Amino acid sequence: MIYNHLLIEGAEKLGYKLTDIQVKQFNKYYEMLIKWNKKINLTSIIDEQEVILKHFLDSIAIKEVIDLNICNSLIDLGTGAGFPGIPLKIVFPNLKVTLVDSLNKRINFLLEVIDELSLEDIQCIHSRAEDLGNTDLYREQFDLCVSRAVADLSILSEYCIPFVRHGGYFISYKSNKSQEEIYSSKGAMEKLGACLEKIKNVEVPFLDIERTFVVIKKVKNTPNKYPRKAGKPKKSPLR
Ligand SMILES: C[S@@+](CC[C@H](N)C(=O)[O-])C[C@H]1O[C@@H](n2cnc3c(N)ncnc32)[C@H](O)[C@@H]1O
Repeated sequence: MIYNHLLIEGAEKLGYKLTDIQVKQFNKYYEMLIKWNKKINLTSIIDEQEVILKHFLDSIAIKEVIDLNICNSLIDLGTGAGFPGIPLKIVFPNLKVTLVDSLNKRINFLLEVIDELSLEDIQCIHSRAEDLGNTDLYREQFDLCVSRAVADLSILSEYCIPFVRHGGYFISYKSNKSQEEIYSSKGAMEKLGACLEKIKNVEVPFLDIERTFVVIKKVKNTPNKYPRKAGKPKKSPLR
């Protein structure tokens, strides 16, 4: 990429020292994103500088709110073209990552990215959150669930909180315009066995808009009736 210096300096500002291998992985990922985006709809952001700032650096800015070195397993719900899950896997290679999306075309893209970037200990699942969250294999299994640009927080809480183990976290990537949405979803979080721990605004390097991270802690197991069947959380969000 022509703007590799933005990636390297931006990552440094966030506290990462990228290795040559990691820079190469980001380059390959960008190349594939552009190539596949001509065939399937992955992202509206294709300009190289913008991809670096709005996809890559934004994804890894979560370092400011949680220490991912002490986190073993992560699930990215509604990952789309792999954000934030793939950039996080690149910068934390030891993390066990699960990417979930309900669109199979995007899953096929991600499988090829994983192969081309030689990423290990990462899996992709084609499923809706509401279905996967009710399976013993995935329910209450993860240290951390992350999600960006998928749904309103009360709906998203029902998608994401069931995956988190007792004591783990769900961290939602929101914007600084989300205050009302965050506070009106506190009831949903409580019903699902979680509580709002903190809201933190983080400066994404070279961008003038801040990312707002909503940190939600799982304090007890989610009642068996959640998540409700596919489509229901969106149709009638918990309050
Ligand atoms: C706007 S895209 C965001 C993708 C990515 N997280 C990002 O920030 O670029 C939302 C993605 O969530 C997926 N999605 C929406 N509802 C879902 C659900 N109930 N279960 C799983 N995936 C879902 C969609 O298929 C889509 O790929």
